[in-house]
Amino acid sequence: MTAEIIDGKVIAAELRARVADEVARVKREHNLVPGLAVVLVGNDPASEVYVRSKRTQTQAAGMTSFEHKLPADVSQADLLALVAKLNRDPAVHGILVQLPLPKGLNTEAVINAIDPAKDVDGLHPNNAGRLAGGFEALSPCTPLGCIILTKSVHASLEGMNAIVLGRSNLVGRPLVQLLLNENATVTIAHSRSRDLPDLVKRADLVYAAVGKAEMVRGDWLKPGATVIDIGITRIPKEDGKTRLVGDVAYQEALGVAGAITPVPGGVGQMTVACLLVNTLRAACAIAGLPKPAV
Ligand SMILES: Nc1nc(=O)c2c([nH]1)NC[C@@H]1CN(c3ccc(C(=O)N[C@@H](CCC(=O)O)C(=O)O)cc3)C=[N+]21
Repeated sequence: MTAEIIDGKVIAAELRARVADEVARVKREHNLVPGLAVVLVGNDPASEVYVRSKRTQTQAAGMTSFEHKLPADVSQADLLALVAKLNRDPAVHGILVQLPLPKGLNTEAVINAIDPAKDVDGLHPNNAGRLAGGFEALSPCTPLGCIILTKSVHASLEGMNAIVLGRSNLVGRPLVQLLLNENATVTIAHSRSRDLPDLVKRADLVYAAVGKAEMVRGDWLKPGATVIDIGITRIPKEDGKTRLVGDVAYQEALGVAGAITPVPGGVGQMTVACLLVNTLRAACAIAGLPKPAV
């Protein structure tokens, strides 16, 4: 048996096309053009790649992209001043500050400064708290993408045993909340959890977001499980080049899982597509329009 490969590229492209349709509609009917501002501090090459793909895809969906590059030694005050300016700018409906920030900057203070209505990362305590309370909220993009990928395999997650490996604010914790909203039974595991393989063995749905290359082995998995691999690590190859791997030993898992996301070509694609969804939703909410169809 070999697992079904969940094609994040195809599913993300479909989602982006639906976003583009809705963007065209709000432009036509309400003269509203959603705008996304991305703030990049410092010049981490990997971050620059993500920021570039965000820009390309934002524009392809018919939205406006604003990019702000600041030097790694920018002061906290200058960064906060930029956030305040973006909060006031009526052409900006979404603000994303690329993380992690360089040392010396206070990430929490920066996130707290973002207008919760424009917080398309869903990181502001207002949104995180609303999500945890079961209220409507802007939710982090990667977890949103994970739910969509899971639903491409299972129409309903009700009563399924899900395990989330990792408890970060950007992925693990919000993913737990979204899974609860889907009526899954959720186990949260992390670096201090015991008997990880046994915990994973019980899960119908496995979400790996620990950032440790190929940590989850094939023989940890329940046969037929759906595996969503959120990790992305660049490792050196023999020829001096590098390749991307996830948190799951992919080749091993292929022989056991029922369905699995590849890295690259899985969750990462969905993250950017869901950022477009959140920007569209934020723009409609700020403009007082009904919720868009995506
Ligand atoms: N405030 C904030 N929000 C984020 O959502 C955020 C962030 N900071 N900092 C960095 C991480 C990383 N991230 C990715 C986005 C797209 C891909 C992606 O498109 N990956 C492609 C491959 C990319 C490649 O080839 O390098 C794929 O998996 O197919 C990956 C990772 C968003 N992040």
